[in-house]
Amino acid sequence: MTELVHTRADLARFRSAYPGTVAVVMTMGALHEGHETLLRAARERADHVIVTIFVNPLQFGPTEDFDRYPRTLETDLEVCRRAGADLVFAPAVADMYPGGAPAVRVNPGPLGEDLEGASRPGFFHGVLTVVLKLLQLTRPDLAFFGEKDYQQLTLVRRMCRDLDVPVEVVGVPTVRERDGLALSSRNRYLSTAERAVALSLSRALAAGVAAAGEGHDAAAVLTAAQAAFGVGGSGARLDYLVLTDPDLEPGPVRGPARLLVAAWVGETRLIDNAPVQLDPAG
Ligand SMILES: Nc1ncnc2c1ncn2[C@@H]1O[C@H](COP(=O)(O)OP(=O)(O)OP(=O)(O)O)[C@@H](O)[C@H]1O
Ligand SMILES: CC(C)(CO)[C@@H](O)C(=O)[O-]
Ligand code: BAL
Repeated sequence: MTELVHTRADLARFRSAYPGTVAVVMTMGALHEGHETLLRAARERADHVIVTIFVNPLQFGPTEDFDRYPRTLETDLEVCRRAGADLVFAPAVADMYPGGAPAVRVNPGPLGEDLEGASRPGFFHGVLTVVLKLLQLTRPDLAFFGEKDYQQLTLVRRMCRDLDVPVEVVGVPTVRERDGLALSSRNRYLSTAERAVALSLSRALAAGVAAAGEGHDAAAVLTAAQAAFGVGGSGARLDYLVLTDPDLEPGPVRGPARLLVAAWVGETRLIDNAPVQLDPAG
């Protein structure tokens, strides 16, 4: 049985009645198979699963898609039921931020200004602030996040470590369509033609991974990924395509690495990433 609550008081009532372990899966709704995979992974590890559905105004820039972000609570509940979630917490903005936009926010540090943070100023302040609030409200043993939002996952792990938040953060590999496109709620914005163009991102990652598998060094891996993206000619507008340390630390890259890409397809901004194994001696 999946219960739906909207207020923090009702959430607290259900939460305090749960014996055993609790996992949380935080989402902005418009649930797809990527979310469902997170829910099933949580179900396997914990006695109780809480899903949060909240389109967090704090993480949207003034020209971004907060107003038009898809809100599909009824079908989201079906996904949650199918995946065996115990509780869905879908608060209103006024319940999450009763005092209005918070003056005190989590500072994500230098990594929060890079990559996604460079294109979306304030984004990670907003994300980490709501993630910390939702962790306080749900008090989970485990929190599940998708690798699709790799920088977010990295920063959530770092916040929990740096601020001694007592939760195990679990990363879940990216779920893709058969042709490689990473599932994302924002894929709904794409026209048929744009969806074809959006394959530039996963194509670039696959080319980079293949180049690394052939023993090429970091520079050649990046060149292969850029060529496959079709820089300048794919119809997608590249924001960044970078090969970094798996913890997103600055410095030389060798051994295990991460290839990350962000691009605009029409009005829609998409991100993707993949693990890459480089020669440790390279
Ligand atoms: N394809 C996917 N595979 C695995 N996890 C995913 C996938 N898509 C989203 N998630 C994870 O689900 C959680 C909630 O994400 P969110 O609700 O923002 O969905 P989204 O598809 O990433 O949306 P958007 O398109 O707005 O970025 C995050 O931890 C996110 O990384
Ligand atoms: C973690 C999150 C639910 C915070 O609003 C959001 O950034 C998301 O859906 O990835
Ligand atoms: N999927 C991460 C949340 C965001 O893009 O706003």
